[in-house]
Amino acid sequence: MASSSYPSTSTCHRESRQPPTRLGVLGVGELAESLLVALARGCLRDGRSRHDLEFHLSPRNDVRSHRLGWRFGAVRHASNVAVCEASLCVLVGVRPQQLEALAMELRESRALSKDHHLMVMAAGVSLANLQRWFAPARVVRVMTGLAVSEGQSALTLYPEDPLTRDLLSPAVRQVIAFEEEAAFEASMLAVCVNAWQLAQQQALLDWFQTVPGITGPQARQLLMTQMRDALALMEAHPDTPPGELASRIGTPGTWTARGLEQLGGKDGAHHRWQQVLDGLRSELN
Ligand SMILES: O=C(O)[C@@H]1CCC=N1
Repeated sequence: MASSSYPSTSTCHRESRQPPTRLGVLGVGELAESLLVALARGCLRDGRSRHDLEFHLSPRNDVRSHRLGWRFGAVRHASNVAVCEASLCVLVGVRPQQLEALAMELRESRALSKDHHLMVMAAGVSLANLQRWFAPARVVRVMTGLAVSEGQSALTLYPEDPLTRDLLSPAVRQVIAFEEEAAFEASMLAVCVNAWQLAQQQALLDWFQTVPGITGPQARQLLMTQMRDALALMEAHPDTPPGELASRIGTPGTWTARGLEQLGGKDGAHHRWQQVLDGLRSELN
């Protein structure tokens, strides 16, 4: 659905522009909590008071919702229906497998109106299904990374939607909207890559710690330096492919080049990562 078909006079839109902005959350998982933390911080940074933003949370995940209550005055509701009664803009963070059951629960209670605006944070569930399940509410799909709570990460969005941008952009470094759902779906694998890279750092850390004389904290510092350096080089040379930067360091005959040779190629680790991405992407679409 094109964003231009969203009437700008919807109650939800007006609400997002008049304090306090009420944001409901159904399913307060790790990622949803991180986004809320970033949003609260972003709003303060934009000069708004913490009372300009109200979070209305679904009942489960008590540790998280208590923490959000304590930190930001988030309201904890007794039911999902109560969250939808309290807020027209709702972030949906439940697991993809639970979405249909949640929609049924809300439909049976007639909790959703056409003024509700749902931002669903889930991989592998199409917009067409979401719109059908959660009708008559409007639905968009969003995703972000865990580092959003550290002032990093992008918000990815499908389809483009001014209200979602308006509401969530204070939380993130940038908003990236996709015109094609398959592209949005594939972009979520970049968020997965983030976790895989952390797991890879763990494997490297485990190895460096086996070297006599290198302490755990030293190994961690060494690896963090390398990750920062890689990022700095990519940022400083935006038009240079990262593979070329790698070859510039790993000139023939260097130890770096020998490692590049082993990790590249058909049986190397890089190809394996591409195979994993291929496999997951074909399951997502
Ligand atoms: O791993 C997942 O299922 C979700 C999608 C992108 C990040 N987390």
